[in-house]
Amino acid sequence: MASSTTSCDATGVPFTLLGALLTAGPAAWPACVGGGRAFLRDYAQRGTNALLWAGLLAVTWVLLLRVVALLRLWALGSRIPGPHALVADPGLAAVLRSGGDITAFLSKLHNSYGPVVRLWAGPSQLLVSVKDPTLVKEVLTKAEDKLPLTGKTYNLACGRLRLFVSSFEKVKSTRESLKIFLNEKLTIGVGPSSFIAIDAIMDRINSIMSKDILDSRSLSQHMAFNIIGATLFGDAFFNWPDAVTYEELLMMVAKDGCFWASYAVCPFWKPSYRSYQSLCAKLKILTEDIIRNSRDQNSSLHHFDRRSYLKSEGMIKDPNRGVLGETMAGHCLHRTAEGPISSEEETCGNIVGLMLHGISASANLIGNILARLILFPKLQEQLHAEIVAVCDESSDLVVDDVVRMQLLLATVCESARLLPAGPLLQRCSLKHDLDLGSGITVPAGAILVVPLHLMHMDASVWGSDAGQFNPHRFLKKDVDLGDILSTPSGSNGMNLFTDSAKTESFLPFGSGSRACVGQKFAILAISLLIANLLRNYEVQPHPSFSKEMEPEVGSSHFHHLPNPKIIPTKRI
Ligand code: HEM
Repeated sequence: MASSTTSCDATGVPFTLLGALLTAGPAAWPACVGGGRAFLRDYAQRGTNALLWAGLLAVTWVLLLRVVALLRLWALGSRIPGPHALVADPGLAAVLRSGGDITAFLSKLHNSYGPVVRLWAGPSQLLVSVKDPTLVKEVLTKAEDKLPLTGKTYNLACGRLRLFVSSFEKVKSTRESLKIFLNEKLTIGVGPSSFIAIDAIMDRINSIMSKDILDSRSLSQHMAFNIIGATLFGDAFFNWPDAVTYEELLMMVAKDGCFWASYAVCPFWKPSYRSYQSLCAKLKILTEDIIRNSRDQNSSLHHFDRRSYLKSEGMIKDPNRGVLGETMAGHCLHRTAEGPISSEEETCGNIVGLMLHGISASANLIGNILARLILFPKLQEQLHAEIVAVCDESSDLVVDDVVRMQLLLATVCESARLLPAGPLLQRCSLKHDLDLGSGITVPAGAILVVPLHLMHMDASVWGSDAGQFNPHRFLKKDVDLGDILSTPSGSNGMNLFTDSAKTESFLPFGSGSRACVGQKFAILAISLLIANLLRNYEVQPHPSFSKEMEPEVGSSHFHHLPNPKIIPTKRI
């Protein structure tokens, strides 16, 4: 402990602040030349030195930790089979740069190195591709985080949000709220299930079906936009004058950001980055506007913000409770500021994220289904017959009807199997190493990918016709399509098959802890919409249509079918 004698230097100024305080100040230091001023100068000097040393030690410590982590990454990574690469794999870099076919690239590597392959995406970026169904299940269950880059890209377009971000801890409660919200939208589990907005959506679609020729991509995008918009914003969405501009903006942002497929955003110094940012800013303004409109009409968003959160936390038990109850409960909770109720900014970010992801993924699936319908006119007729058989002529279609339309559900599932929304599922374990059952340890921070196309086309699982479109494979005895509806809201995957290899290899919506929250909703709402469409229209190909329609790989590693022109004919 410093005392007034031991804590003085040659000039008699106490060395430490404690020393100074323990004495009665300058008056008590007869030997101290200059008194308080000299003390303060000396004290500041010593304090600065101490701070600099502490800073240096902290930086060295952080750098040391990084070096140790890097050495660990290299040591553990090099034990996983894969091609030799000094700094980064040139093959992978070329595919990423050119937006080439990453599935074909990974397929070659899996053929050479087995079901788990390691690649160096950069000196500190290890990419591990896993293809074996059992290992994939393990990866998707154990690796709960998404890549930090994914979160950053969503942040850029959406601002602050609590969905799609890297850390599982941060998204957990919002995922649960969203599941409940989406189930309520289809009123699943409450009397006869129905998608309340379907009539209004059909009115909008009818208006574009009256054209002579339609572009299949814009039709599917429009259908997806209306499903997700009606779901999130309720009635306000249909009276909103800016809906057309909003749809255009969303599609531009989704395209520029290369969402879902490559998560690549161009560097900030490029003009295209600035135009991307200005599009995002306009998108935000419009989103805030529709959120305000929706709240004013006391519709959907209010429920997503408050009621679903409360239910997910077990605070509202009765799904039929009135609006007043919800509002009061929400109000009380808001006042006590408990729980992660979204801020305005976060709500807006979540909504933009959901619109971007929900529309791109749903439009992709609807587009694939439409393309199959015009490729296989016989299937279209069978589907129409099924729709007519299930519901009587006068009544509206409800979700319960769709569940009885097994061929329709099988067509939706088979379309999703052949062309999933993106080429890869991406995961990461930020904090812990992953020990896979096969004795392989994937170090924390490595990028884990599951090549969806390879899994969905694996002949050893799906048979020799794995590459063919055959909805009947979903109508066999070992498949229970009813599981789509019965999947409990907390569940993270669908168990359609009794054969576990097929269950683990059918991943259009992912699986495990970060599986798509909208999977049940998307399948049922899209099926309902297609059923309504086929009930009223026959869709035929334009004469320019070629039957040799092979999937193409887009600029962002997307596999999609070419965009056929459609001629809709109203059924009598
Ligand atoms: C056909 C339509 C859709 C497809 C094919 C699809 C596919 C996917 C896939 C593959 C994932 C990643 C899963 C994983 O990593 O395991 C995902 C995540 C997600 N999806 Fe979808 N999705 C669709 C529609 C929707 C809709 C309509 C919503 C909600 C309105 C939605 C909400 C989400 C959310 C919130 C996540 C992120 C979950 C998380 O990060 O924890 N999706 N989706």
